[in-house]
Amino acid sequence: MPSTGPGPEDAARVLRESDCIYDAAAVAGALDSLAGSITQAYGDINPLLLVVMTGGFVFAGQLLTRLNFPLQVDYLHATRYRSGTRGHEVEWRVAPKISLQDRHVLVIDDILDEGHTLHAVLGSCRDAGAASVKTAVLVEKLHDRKYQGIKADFSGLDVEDRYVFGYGLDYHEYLRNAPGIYAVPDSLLAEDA
Ligand SMILES: O=P(O)(O)OC[C@H]1O[C@H](OP(=O)(O)OP(=O)(O)O)[C@H](O)[C@@H]1O
Ligand SMILES: Nc1nc2[nH]cnc2c(=O)[nH]1
Repeated sequence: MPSTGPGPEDAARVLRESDCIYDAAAVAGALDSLAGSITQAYGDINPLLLVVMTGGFVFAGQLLTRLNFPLQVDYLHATRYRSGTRGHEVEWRVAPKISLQDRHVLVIDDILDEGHTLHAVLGSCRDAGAASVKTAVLVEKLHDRKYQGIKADFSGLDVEDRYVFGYGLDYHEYLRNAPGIYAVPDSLLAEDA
């Protein structure tokens, strides 16, 4: 029988043993600040916000209620980590339904790590005829492995080079609902290998 990976007890242990890097108040402060910058840039140009599922949905939901101007929202599903903690090639699952032609597109994702996912999404938005494409991420991971030096246009919180979860970010599909950004100890990640 194929392995089903970590279960709910493992997720509960990971939550107990992980370090809370940003609590809910810190994340709310970052969301307020991001919303201000995004409003300045997009308040008058009727943007299309494209949420990268699955991880982007909590960030998008909490950001959207802070944006008080006309905008449309669609989503796409691309995954590189599947259900695990190690990256593979980007796999496309669902494309946006609203036309991107001549639209100002803001791609919303939970994290910029090595950047392969956002790079692939940006390329496909440009190919689809977007007038402009920018990116907003809740979390940016600090290291020197960024694909082609990619940077986010709007970024909320920096994290060190550790596997993180919470606010949409998963640990084996669990813990997306954790109300903070948490880093998994390397000793627990080693058990994933
Ligand atoms: O910068 P990268 O190294 O490409 O990693 C970032 C991507 O990884 C995560 O997605 P994942 O593939 O885990 O799918 P998920 O959103 O369903 O969790 C996250 O949501 C980003 O989209
Ligand atoms: N949950 C989660 N997904 C990621 N995708 C790329 N990096 C990460 C990370 O640190 N945590």
